[in-house]
Amino acid sequence: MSSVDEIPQPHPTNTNTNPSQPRDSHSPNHDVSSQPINSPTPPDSRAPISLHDATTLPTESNPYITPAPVSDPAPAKNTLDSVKDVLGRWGKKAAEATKRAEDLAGNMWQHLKTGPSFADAAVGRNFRASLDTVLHSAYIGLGGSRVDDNGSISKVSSSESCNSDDEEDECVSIDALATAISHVILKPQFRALSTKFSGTQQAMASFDSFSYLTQREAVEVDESLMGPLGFSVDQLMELAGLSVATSIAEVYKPSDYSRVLTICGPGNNGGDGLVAARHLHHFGYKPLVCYPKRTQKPLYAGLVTQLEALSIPFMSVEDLPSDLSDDFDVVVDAMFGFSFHGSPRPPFDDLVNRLVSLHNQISQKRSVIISIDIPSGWHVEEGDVDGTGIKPDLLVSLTAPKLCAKKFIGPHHFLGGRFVPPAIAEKYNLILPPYPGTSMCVRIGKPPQVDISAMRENYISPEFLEEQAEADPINQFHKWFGDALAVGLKEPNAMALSTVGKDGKPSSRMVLLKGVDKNDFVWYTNYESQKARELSENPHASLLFHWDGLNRQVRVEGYVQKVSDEESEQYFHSRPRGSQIGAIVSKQSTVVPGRHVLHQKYKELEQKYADGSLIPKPKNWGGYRLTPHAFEFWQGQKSRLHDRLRYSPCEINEQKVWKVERLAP
Ligand SMILES: NC(=O)C1=CN([C@@H]2O[C@H](COP(=O)(O)OP(=O)(O)OC[C@H]3O[C@@H](n4cnc5c(N)ncnc54)[C@H](OP(=O)(O)O)[C@@H]3O)[C@@H](O)[C@H]2O)[C@@H](O)CC1
Ligand SMILES: [K+]
Repeated sequence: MSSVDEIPQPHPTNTNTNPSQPRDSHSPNHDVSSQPINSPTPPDSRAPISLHDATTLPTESNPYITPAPVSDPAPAKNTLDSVKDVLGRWGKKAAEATKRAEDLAGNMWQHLKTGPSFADAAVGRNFRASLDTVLHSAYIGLGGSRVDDNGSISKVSSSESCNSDDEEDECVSIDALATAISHVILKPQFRALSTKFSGTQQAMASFDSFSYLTQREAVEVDESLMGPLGFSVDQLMELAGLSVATSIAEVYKPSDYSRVLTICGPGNNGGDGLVAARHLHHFGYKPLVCYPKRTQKPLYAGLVTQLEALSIPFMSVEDLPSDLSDDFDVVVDAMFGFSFHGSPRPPFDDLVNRLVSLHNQISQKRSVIISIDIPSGWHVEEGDVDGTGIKPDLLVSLTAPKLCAKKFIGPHHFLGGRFVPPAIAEKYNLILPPYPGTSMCVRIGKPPQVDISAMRENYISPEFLEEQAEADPINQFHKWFGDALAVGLKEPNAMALSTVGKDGKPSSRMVLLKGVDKNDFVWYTNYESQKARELSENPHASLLFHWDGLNRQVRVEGYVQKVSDEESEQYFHSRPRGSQIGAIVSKQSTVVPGRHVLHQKYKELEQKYADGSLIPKPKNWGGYRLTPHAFEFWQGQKSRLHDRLRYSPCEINEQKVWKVERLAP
């Protein structure tokens, strides 16, 4: 990504710059530019497309969130004192370093308060790197010392300190110092922050840990929510059950895990299970409910009626199969939540044992276990004390994780209950991760370990046959581009541009297609960038569009030329002023000493052109057009038998036509 145009930015998919033209996602002319397109394809000739993958939820895996086992944070004052003490003792250099750390923290803080939430996570990471750098110098200044999480600092031996051969040890110490100082500098402000600055918390999660509630706190939070904060139990249960269902759907797709047994207990945890079963039904699962100790309260009776109205079967404990894995892909443990105490009484003792025994099955595919809020039978604070309890594959903590969740070592830990108001977060010093987008759940903990070699999709797509292919590949491109728009794919005009300079070494980057003009593919960039240099040395390039949601990709290969200066001029001035200034600021592909340099220049130019005057297009900025000489349309199919139709030019009766050939996948 090297120019402003090349950075995928959130913007409407409709890039039509003609305001008089209505937005119509089904129109083939509603495409990559306002420029005329040859032979638009009538909408009704469009091949049917599979919509099944087009609305996949954003991934919740969050590399910034690390559920490091939490030691109870040291009181900030003690930590501060220890750090100050040591820094005082070891002199000016360290003090300077700390000042820089504070400045950094201040900048970071400012940014976090104002920045967009998702970018903040990355900023948090950079911040951590910068802080580490500062602390590294502090460390050197200190002559080597260790600071543990509680802020106590000890000197390391001279052989250990500042020894470049001893990177690991050094890193540990720097890391500890960073943690201690970040506790001191950032935590108070962070704590005061309400949950609405969710990006802040996401960034902080990288060097702090989540809050865990004791049993008493969990009950208190419950009482506050349903007392002064005005929630009803029905509401919270509905949101909790929905969070559980969405968490399950994030990990276990109904195509592979449709048969769900929900075992519900006598309290609200059981109620969450009843709600989750209903939502799972609507998500395409086939739930069955075991609810042995029903309560007659209207809330629960209503939930049962709702399930019965959906023909969701109920089964007694006695009728459950002896081996749950025979009949169920998923077992939802909704027996007990945070009010559990003692040992499970019948019939739940038997049910808990059945779930425990699932883990002893090694020979066949066993049911996966999803526990709501607390793995039933676990001590709410101590966890699975003797190690003989349920070992859920997925734990969905509600509101905030309870202390026992620290002992959870399964692959998937989610948080649900997107309803915590700031008053609760502040009162209980809750540090919670942000929920992405509109999601009801968020993964907490490390993303699951995956075997990359085992990652594959079995694509299901409609057939793409030669007789369906347009004679002109440009029309075929527009047809598929229209499909990508129709299903709402984000930035279908993003394409990988590959170039090769005279050294013969290829390079690729994503750029945004800005139009298909007279059959040429047009984009804009900086004429002094790496790609521009390579294109000046070798004008052959390849474009690759990847429309994941449709299991499709399109390769376009051809010869590249610059567009006319007038065209570049016209397009340049159609861009947002910020992008225009950005193009002047960025001497693309050259080394810059830091982001601040770009910001500084940007600010200066912003002021210069604050009066709205014309921002001149830089001479080194303009467009390219690729005239295609080959296309390949690829569509994923079952068992790797993908469709590949290649278009190559040939002459028939002195007329240039495109030959369509199927390639082996
Ligand atoms: N923000 C929130 O707070 C939200 C909370 N929500 C949900 O509520 C859950 C807490 O619900 P809860 O308080 O109703 O208690 P829960 O744990 O379901 O079970 C209590 C029942 O179990 C029984 N029982 C206890 N021990 C037992 C034993 N050893 N063996 C057998 N039975 C035993 C006990 O009977 P008792 O012992 O009192 O006679 C009582 O009938 C919470 O974890 C979350 O899932 C969400 O819905 C919304 C947001
Ligand atoms: K449970």
